[in-house]
Amino acid sequence: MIATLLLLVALVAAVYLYLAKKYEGRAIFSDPYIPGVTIGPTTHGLVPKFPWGHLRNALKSQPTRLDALVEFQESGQIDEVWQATIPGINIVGTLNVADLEHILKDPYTFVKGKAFKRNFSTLLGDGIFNSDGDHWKIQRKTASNIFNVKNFRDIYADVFIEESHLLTAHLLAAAEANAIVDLQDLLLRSTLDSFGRIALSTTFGCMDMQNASIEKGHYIMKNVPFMEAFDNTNNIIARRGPNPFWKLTEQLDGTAARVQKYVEIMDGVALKVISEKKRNLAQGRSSSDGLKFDLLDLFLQTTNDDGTELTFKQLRDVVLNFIIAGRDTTAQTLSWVFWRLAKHPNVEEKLREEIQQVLKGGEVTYDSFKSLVYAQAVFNETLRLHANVPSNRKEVTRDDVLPGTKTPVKKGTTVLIHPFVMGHSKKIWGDDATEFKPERWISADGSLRKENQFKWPVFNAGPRLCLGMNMATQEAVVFMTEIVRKFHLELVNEDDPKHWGNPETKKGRYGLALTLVMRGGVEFKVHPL
Ligand code: HEM
Repeated sequence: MIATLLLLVALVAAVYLYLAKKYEGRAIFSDPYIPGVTIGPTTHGLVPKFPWGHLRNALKSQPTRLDALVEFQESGQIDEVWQATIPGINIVGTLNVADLEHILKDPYTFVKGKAFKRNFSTLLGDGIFNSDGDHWKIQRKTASNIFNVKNFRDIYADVFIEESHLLTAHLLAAAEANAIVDLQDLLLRSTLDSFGRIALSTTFGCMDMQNASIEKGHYIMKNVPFMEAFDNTNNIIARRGPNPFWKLTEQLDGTAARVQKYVEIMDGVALKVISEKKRNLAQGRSSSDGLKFDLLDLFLQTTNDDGTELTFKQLRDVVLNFIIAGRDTTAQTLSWVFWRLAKHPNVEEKLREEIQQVLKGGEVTYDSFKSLVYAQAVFNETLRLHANVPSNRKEVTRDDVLPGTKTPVKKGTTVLIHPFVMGHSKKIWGDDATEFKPERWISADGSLRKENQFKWPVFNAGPRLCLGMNMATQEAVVFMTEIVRKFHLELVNEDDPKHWGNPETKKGRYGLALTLVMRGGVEFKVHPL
């Protein structure tokens, strides 16, 4: 037994030495630390010398990770650029605008990479969020065809208005029952239904009025198994980032079996949507809501390089990637908007005045949307402080230098970018960086100020800029308008520990997910106006 163990150790050491020689200079085999670049985030300023590097810190700080990074930056514990290691991964994090521009403009040197793909493949498969190179390019090109002015003007605006009316009907029902409502839950359902109609010509029926009931003073919606499976998987995946041993730990604690069950539920729904679409097409029926081609139609017409049709797995990946893009981001950002409005009554009042002045009781149209400047400013400012993709990682494919901070990065290094931390940076946004001030988005002539995308990378930037940026803004403004003109929402139960990563320090209002979900939702009492 001992002899076998020794033999195994010797074998592993020999393979390590062979690989270290062969791939000398690769980030994983060279001294992980770059001279002159701050090491952090650390506990008590100690440089982690153990083989597990920052692993313990990274795992421990997960529930309040973003607040911690903001504080580290404020207190000078980390600089604009900093480095860290966890076993097998050398990390360089940068908050520098010029570095970010360099990284995001070159999606061939700074790719999603193998680790990202491995961690996220359960949910994203080979979809657009999880792809590099030609595979990414073809998906982007195909999908971009639905984001055109005609669709925005003729179809999307109406879908968003109808869905926002359904949402406000639920709010009214909650108000009449004097019940507390979790707005984030309603919004996640609503954006799923809207996106289903727009992109897949299907309805998930999440917002049907008969799904609602009152339980112990709360307005509760019936569980939708797809949503539950999707959200739980998302939460599990988000924990994988700093844990290189997640495959093993998920097997040991039973998570892997749960994930398997969730994947079956999601695949079942994707199969239903895809089969329904194929049946409709075979019978010559076009997409609903007057769309010539929805997203799924476009991918059904696309072929692989060898001329074969996309497989079920490929189409399933399209469906799930776009649901995460189209549902979570917008619903969660809108939840943060209403959390902010409840804390800043003067902003809420100003917004209500603009809505009244511009729309005079009418609906938001494609054209009037542009005149709702303050509403867009509120949305942008919310994203600045609550970047919905708070952090992102890239793998470096060749030795390079980040030009803003002159930091050398070796092939194989993981580069981290942090739109959330950048949004809180005084160096980037001035002394009032942490204050919620939509006015900073309004120019002297009253128009909406355009911001440098690399300074405000909440929609990413460069060739992989978010495809749904305009759609999200339009949808959000419609929902904000409908809710704000009809209701005042009073924030309640904020002291409940379920809302905080650390209830004692009131840090970590966000949960663990790929996007900035509000931990435990966001609860309101609804007051009709
Ligand atoms: C507040 C709302 C939204 C925010 C903050 C947001 C943000 C982002 C960010 C940061 C990325 C880059 C992600 C990465 O590379 O890992 C991204 C990519 C993307 N977004 Fe959005 N997004 C929003 C809404 C939407 C909507 C409504 C859609 C509609 C389908 C959408 C579609 C996409 C797509 C397709 C990509 C991939 C682009 C590519 O890799 O080429 N997004 N988004």
